[in-house]
Amino acid sequence: MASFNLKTPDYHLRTRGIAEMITPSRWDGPSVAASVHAALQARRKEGSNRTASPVVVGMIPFDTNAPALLYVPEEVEWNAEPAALGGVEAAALQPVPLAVDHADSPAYREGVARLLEDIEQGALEKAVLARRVEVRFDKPVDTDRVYARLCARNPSAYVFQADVPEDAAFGDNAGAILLGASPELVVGCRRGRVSSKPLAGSTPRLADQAADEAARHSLLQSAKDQAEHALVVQAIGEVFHRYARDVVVPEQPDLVETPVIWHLGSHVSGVLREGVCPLTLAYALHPTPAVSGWPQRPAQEAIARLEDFDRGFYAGLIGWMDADGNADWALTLRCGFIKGCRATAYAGAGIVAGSTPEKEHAETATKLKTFINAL
Ligand SMILES: C=C(O[C@@H]1C=C(C(=O)O)C=C[C@H]1O)C(=O)O
Repeated sequence: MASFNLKTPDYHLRTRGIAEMITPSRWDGPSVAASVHAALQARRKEGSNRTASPVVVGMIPFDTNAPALLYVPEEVEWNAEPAALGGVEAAALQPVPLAVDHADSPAYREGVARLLEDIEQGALEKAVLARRVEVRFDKPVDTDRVYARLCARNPSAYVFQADVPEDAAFGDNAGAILLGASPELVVGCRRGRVSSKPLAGSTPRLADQAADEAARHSLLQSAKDQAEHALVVQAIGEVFHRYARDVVVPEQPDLVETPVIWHLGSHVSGVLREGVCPLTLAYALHPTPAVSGWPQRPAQEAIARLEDFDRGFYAGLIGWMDADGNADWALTLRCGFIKGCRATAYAGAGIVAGSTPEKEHAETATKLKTFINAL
């Protein structure tokens, strides 16, 4: 039975089973929003004696033209105060890693160098280049335990565990379980109030407290990171203005911390215009330049040219929407797919003028830790 779990600082959503798949005639924002809306309204009519609003959960891939996995689940459980998940640190019978492939990636450094040439020549301003690392174990990975560890270690994140059905439409992700702890919300909506918290511009955290403080300070002062961040916020602000009113775009970013990395983050907010569905806004924003680049088209072409894999649901969206138009859609970052004895982790970094292959490789290694250390 397909399961979907999402734990945030405010709630824990767990669903089981698939009552109805969302199958729009086209994979674009308006068609998806219309199909989701129709399914939710039909469920609402059917279940008028229930108090909770019907919900659609799922994942939208990096490439929005590819099929999303969206469905009305059979069973839904909301917990306002997420209970602690047991058995996190028990060591017995843990699978043992046999091999780690591509932990160091000369091809990634090479890709960054090529992108820097394109940027220098003015072909684009930014592209987010990702890489993947594979870990093979001697026995199947206990994914519930990985989820419990991700939850315990990332209390401020959007932590997820979701089954991808065995269906050719989902490519390499078919039959896998997606797990991760994302720091980044693309669309949150409560009673029409929408917000987004894009992150861009990052530096690894350091074990020594004074050094970590210095790293945090220099991220705030870094012209390169501020420019990379500003470009993302500007693009998101423009989309917000099209779909929302009373839009607030901060002039300066805040610092966002995860256990392994510092990010620059900005809280963009507004009120959805009459009749606009949060999923329409999500499709209009996604993929933001935080995971693709800028301008959008040359950035996506560079990603397709330089990455030797299909992102699938990595750098996509994961979340839910209910019949009242409330929703949360977070980026599927700091994540990986588990299939039996094999785990594949993904991480990317924004390449802009001033980036270096060595530093960006190190940044992806830091980001990979969130998932890999939970295995
Ligand atoms: C692409 C990833 O992260 C994105 C890239 C960031 C950056 O380059 O500074 C920061 C946060 C994310 O928007 C990832 O974690 O895989």
